[in-house]
Amino acid sequence: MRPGEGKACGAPGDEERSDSVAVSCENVVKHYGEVRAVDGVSFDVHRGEIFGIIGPNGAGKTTLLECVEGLRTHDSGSIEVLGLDPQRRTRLVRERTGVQLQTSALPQRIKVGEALDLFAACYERPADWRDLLTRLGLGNKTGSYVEKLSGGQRQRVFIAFALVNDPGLVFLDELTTGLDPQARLAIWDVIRDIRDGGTTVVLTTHFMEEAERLCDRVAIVDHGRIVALGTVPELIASTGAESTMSFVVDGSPPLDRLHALPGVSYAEHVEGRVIVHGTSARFAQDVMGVLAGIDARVHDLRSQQPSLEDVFLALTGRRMREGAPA
Ligand SMILES: Nc1ncnc2c1ncn2[C@@H]1O[C@H](COP(=O)(O)OP(=O)(O)OP(=O)(O)O)[C@@H](O)[C@H]1O
Repeated sequence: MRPGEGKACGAPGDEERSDSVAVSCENVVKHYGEVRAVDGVSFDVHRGEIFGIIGPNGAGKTTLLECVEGLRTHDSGSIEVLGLDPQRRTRLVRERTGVQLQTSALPQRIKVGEALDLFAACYERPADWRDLLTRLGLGNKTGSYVEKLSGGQRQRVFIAFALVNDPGLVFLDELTTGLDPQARLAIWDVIRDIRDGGTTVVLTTHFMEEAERLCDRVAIVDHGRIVALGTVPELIASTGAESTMSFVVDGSPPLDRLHALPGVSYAEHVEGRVIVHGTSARFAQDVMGVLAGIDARVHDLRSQQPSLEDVFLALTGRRMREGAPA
């Protein structure tokens, strides 16, 4: 909950844009003393998408998100959230958006239902939180103490808090950090459901796989700046990074036919494996087409696609994860 926040209501003169933009940032700057945490950032989030903000530790993701949420005051530039200025219309923005902070805590001895009652009371038009809990797979946890829940269940409770005002836009900061892979997969399904229900999602994450599998578009942030923005396939294609397919063939490797494919840069036969490198969108399909047309048996087929990690490396010369070799 946001302490001290009263109920908000629409005021005459609210100039909501009914267009397709949920968040608009123009040249946003935020300093902490000498540290330029957000350094002239511009981007739009489209309504109905899952928009990911990714980058290494200290890149400025949380600061940017908190400025957009209206929790921090930016030094310069402009921000619009659902057509509203989050600094001037803070209460209205909070009424219409949901926020899950990177670190959240609740009193130890509070039950899930009690906490949701408390959160719901802060809003003019709260959602039916029992229905919300059922949608999040927590329908039978109303009477459970929050401290007794698993990490994944607790994260879903925090998502419920962020959705209890039935927002058009929800902000999720490092939602799946600390969760095991299975719990993370379950949360991804929840986030897709939220998007499919019409709510725009803006999230930050350290996990490249999370951004790749979940986000409709991604902004890569480094040293307070957006260094790339687009869909994951667009970002990967922009680096020209190659995909690789390799396999073992019992018989003569079809190197000439593979070389003749338009998207193949080269194919080689190394220590019993055929390795094919290429960039086209149809690369895998085309290679499979050649393999389907030969008589020899093909086995141990492997495919390696470039990732967002490769995009970051190509753009900055560094790995996104600290300490990882470049
Ligand atoms: N309250 C603060 N006071 C002073 N400096 C801060 C404060 N919060 C963040 N910073 C600094 O601002 C920069 C951006 O930090 P921020 O937390 O926004 O990055 P981040 O990308 O969210 O990092 P992480 O992924 O580790 O959460 C860092 O250099 C950080 O040390």
